[in-house]
Formats: sequence, C-alpha cells, structure tokens
Amino acid sequence: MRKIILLGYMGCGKSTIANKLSKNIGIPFVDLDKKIEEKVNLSINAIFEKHGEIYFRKVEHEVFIELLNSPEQLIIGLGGGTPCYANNHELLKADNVVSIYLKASIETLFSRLSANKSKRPLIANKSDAEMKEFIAMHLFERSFYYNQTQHKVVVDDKTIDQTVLDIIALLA
Ligand SMILES: Nc1ncnc2c1ncn2[C@@H]1O[C@H](COP(=O)(O)OP(=O)(O)O)[C@@H](O)[C@H]1O
Ligand SMILES: O=C(O)C1=C[C@@H](OP(=O)(O)O)[C@@H](O)[C@H](O)C1
Ligand SMILES: [Mg+2]
Repeated sequence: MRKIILLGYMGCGKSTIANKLSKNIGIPFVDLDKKIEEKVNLSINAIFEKHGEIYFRKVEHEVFIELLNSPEQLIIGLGGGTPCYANNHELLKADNVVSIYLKASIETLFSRLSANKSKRPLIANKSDAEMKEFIAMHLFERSFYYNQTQHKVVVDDKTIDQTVLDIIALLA
C-alpha cells in the first residue's frame, strides 16, 4: 500500500506536519524516530550517547525498511538524516512511495531549532553562532539527497495548516 513520506532537515516540521496531515486525511502516521526509540527502548539522545551514530543509522535503515514493507497505507515522517545514509534515498524511488521534501530556509530552521535542540543530539550542545554555521553547511551537504524527492513544498512563512493544505493539493 502507498506510503506518503515527509523528509527534510531537522526542524522543517516533518513530525508536526505529518501528524496534522494524518488527522486531516485519515491515513495513519508513523514517526520513524519514535519507532526507533520503541525498538531500542531508549530515547534518540540515549541511543547516540550509549551506542553512537553509526548504530543509530543501522537501526534507522532497518526500521525504515520494515515500515516500507508494512501492508498498511501510512504517512511516514523520516528523521532529518534518513535519506542521506545507507542508500535510503534509493528506497524512496519505489513505486508505492510518494516522497515530499519540506524545504525550509536556514533562517526558518535556525529559529525553530534554537528553541528545540535538546532532543536533537547533533545540535544539542551547540551555541547559537555554532548552530547557524552548522545548519548552513549541513543543509548544503544534505540537499543532494533531499532534492531527489518527487515533490517539494516550501514551508517558510507558512502555518502548519497551510503546509498541510499544500500537501493535500499535490496528493490529489
Ligand atoms: N509553520 C510551522 N510548521 C511546522 N512546524 C512549526 C511551524 N511553526 C513552528 N513550528 C515548530 O517547529 C518545530 C518543528 O519540529 P518538528 O515537527 O519536530 O520537525 P522535524 O520532525 O522536521 O524535526 C516544532 O516545535 C513546531 O511546533
Ligand atoms: O538530521 C539528523 O541526522 C537527525 C534528525 C532527527 O530527526 P528530526 O529531523 O525529526 O529532528 C533524528 O533522527 C536524529 O536526531 C538525527
Ligand atoms: Mg521529527
């Protein structure tokens, strides 16, 4: 069954938008990070601390494949790094996948992430100045993967509801 997959940089709104989209169109939403936390029985922060990022990427890949193979129709919110590791971007090309990149500017990401960084181990310990530089560099590196999606929705200056409506329009 069809999988609607939201991807994009940390803080672009994947989890928030997927949750609202799910309520609006009545298709269940699964957050990949939540599934990973359930499988390992640790928070994302604790997985990075105890086992390191390479282990996290391995579990992320396994759980992503499990979700893609599930028989249900699903909305899946990826983690920001998911398409950039383990050839996961190739999995997005499957026939039953609709992939949507939620595209946010560095300014939008910085303002959302500066208020929400504690649960994101890649940025949790960075100062504001470090974080701005990190986001700029990291987004540039990752854009190669993000830009391979079928659809892009620019999220800057849009409310959650506006972004959800944009996604519904492109799914029609
Ligand atoms: N217009 C908006 N669209 C989406 N998220 C928004 C918006 N305005 C503020 N936010 C906030 O930005 C953050 C986005 O985080 P989240 O949904 O966890 O993103 P991601 O899963 O992509 O990392 C949330 O705290 C959300 O409340
Ligand atoms: O960008 C990344 O590499 C990550 C993004 C996070 O998800 P969000 O994009 O939902 O914050 C989470 O998977 C982990 O902290 C690593
Ligand atoms: Mg998320």
